[in-house]
Amino acid sequence: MNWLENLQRSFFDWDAMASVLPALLAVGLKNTLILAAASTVLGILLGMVLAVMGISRSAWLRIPARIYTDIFRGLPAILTILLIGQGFARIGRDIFGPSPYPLGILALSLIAGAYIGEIFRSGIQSVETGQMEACRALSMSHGQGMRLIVIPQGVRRVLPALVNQFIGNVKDSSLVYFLGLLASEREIFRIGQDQAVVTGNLSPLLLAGMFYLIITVPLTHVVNTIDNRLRLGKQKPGGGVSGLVEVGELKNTTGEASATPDGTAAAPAFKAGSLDVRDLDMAYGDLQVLKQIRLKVEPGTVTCVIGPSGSGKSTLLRCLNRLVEPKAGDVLLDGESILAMRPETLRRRVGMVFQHFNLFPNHTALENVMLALTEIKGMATGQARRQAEARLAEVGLAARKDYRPSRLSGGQQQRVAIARALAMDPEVILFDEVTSALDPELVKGVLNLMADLGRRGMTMIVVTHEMGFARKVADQVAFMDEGRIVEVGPPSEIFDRPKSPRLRQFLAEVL
Ligand SMILES: Nc1ncnc2c1ncn2[C@@H]1O[C@H](COP(=O)(O)OP(=O)(O)OP(=O)(O)O)[C@@H](O)[C@H]1O
Repeated sequence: MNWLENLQRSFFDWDAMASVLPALLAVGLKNTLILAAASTVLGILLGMVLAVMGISRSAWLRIPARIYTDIFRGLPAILTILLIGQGFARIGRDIFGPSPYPLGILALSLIAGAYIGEIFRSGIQSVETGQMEACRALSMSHGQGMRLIVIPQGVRRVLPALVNQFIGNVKDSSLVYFLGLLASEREIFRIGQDQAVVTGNLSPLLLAGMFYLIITVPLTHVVNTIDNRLRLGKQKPGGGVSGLVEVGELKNTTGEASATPDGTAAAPAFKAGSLDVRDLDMAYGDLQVLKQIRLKVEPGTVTCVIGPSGSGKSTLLRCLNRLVEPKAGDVLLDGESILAMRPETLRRRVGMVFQHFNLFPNHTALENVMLALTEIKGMATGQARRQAEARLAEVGLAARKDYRPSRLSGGQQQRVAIARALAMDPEVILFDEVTSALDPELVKGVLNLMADLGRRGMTMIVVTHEMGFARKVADQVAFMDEGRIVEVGPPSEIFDRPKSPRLRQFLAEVL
């Protein structure tokens, strides 16, 4: 039993623990938290700068960020702390006084910055490209899209990694004791170790270890909870995404004119612009994707663009709001060349709805619709809210306004995306295969809503594989093949009397 007593004396000497407890609480805990928190905050600031430099298009910013990160991530923490704490001791004394404590914080921050920079960079780069595309389609500049949507999303995604970094800093703070701290500056480890020497056993160190665990273990659980809340947003009791709810809500979208939430006013009329596409060419590198496209779209009409995969339908739409730049030709919006406008101005007038919705996941349905109103149109929050609520009511989603996209069905998400585009009061809306990503039972609801918009006089260009919709709703149908518009005309001609063999073959395949 001798070894058992030995172990007990080494690790569980209660008197030794009791004697070190006050110092651990009053001095060690405070200093460890100061060291870890200060180095995390400074590391976050430095990491933000490094991340922005790291994703910059300029090599002059990217390369220094890379070199910094490689050095400070590659060196052992203790080496950096000693090099900075002792190497700069003289300068440190001049600036901070005799204590090496501030230099310890600086060294920890420089190390943390290198890791946090990489965490932010990968977080920002993990945000889907569709998010920035949606920002641009809502007329935001690149900077606004980064600031309002991409960076916050990236940062939220890396929250657990940042907490891990804080936990790392809590542990690494023990290394600054190598700089010879004053008694009042000792952190948890140093106090435990000093007392272990005095008592001749490891119990004070074991207690110090428990202090570290008390700080670090709950943090991981807290961050998981926060992360779940942020991801799911506010949840109303019984708020499912069932097909029944979907069908019930659709009643609101089938009427000729919808009402605002209080049911007092009819939905506003659309501005209904015209488009005139003139000899448009577009190429991705050497790949000529659009060839001499000509198309006239009258105000308040629905144009459906059909054609085989890869024929250039999406690219044509993206040229119309300059998400991609045409190589030659022009497009007139109400007689004005879109190439002569600022892209942001054009995109206020020409809205777009995407196949994959591209809703902003960490905003509610209402916020998704409001965002561009407040940020781009500069509308006061109250007015933007009322307008956004009216638009959500128009698409049958008034009751879902506080839901985040993850709590909505695909069909509901797509209707929020349509409300978001409508809220900008566009003259034209481009729909890019907006039902292709939906479950079959949800397609009808979205198509009904689009048909409703068409009836109410919105100018719409709809890339679609839904031939029934094109036949029923379109004023004209354009058939594209290999980058050209092969045939254009009213649905009855295109579907019942196709002229070109290529269109006949296409229809035989899809109908
Ligand atoms: N970003 C890009 N870079 C290079 N090539 C591209 C890019 N986007 C599209 N393409 C190419 O341009 C051509 C037209 O693509 P586009 O997406 O416009 O066709 P689509 O008719 O909309 O096809 P689908 O019905 O499959 O969506 C295709 O050959 C495609 O591979």
